[in-house]
Amino acid sequence: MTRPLIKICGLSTPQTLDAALDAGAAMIGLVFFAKSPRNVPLDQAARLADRARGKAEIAALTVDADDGLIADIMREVRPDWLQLHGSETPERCAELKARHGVKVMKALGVSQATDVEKAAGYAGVVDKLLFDAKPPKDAVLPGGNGVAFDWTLLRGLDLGVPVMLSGGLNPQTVAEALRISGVNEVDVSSGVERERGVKDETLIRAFIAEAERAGEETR
Ligand SMILES: O=C(O)c1ccccc1NCC(=O)[C@H](O)[C@H](O)COP(=O)(O)O
Repeated sequence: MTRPLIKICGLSTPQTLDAALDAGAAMIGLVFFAKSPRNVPLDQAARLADRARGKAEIAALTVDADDGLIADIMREVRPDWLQLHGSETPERCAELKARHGVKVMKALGVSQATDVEKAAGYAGVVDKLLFDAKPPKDAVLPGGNGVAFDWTLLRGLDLGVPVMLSGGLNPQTVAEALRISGVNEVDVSSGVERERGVKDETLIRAFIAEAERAGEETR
């Protein structure tokens, strides 16, 4: 396996952002969803994005956001990616991609094989698919819940678009997740936090080290 692509999501401070960048994260995620403890105001996100620019790709994460919020994010933050983590249709993804000239990553919730099959409708439209666990019934958030799904469901997947594995990963499980799923891109939020919404530099570094160790083992 080549060196895995690693995304650290839900960053909100310069210190934890720097830890992710220094450790080799290829992508960082900034959350624009008011109900999330990781939500960042536009001005703070703009500063974080400028700090990351040129060192890692920047993903702006929204959930069924309206045109106004997305326009504000594109103007102030200038992300490389829009991560659409709500019920956005392939048509909405295509519309935002065309309007803003930005790469689009669609997040899809997975609990069973039929959920993965639904990805086919997005494959020819978006630039990446992020498979995350479906949120628990009582969840407030559509993602960032620290819940994992059956990684074997992604094995052998060939959609013609890059696939990122997400959902409940942590430093102890990420190597196994890469091996079992056969996917070479991973994303994490809760698993590198010492409390909900508070990223931990040591956990970030450990997650990246463990993911990279898996990549070395399977070369
Ligand atoms: O992280 C959030 O707070 C969040 C809120 C609303 C929608 C999506 C959210 N996160 C999306 C991500 O890309 C997370 O990294 C992904 O869901 C994995 O989260 P976790 O299981 O906590 O590692």
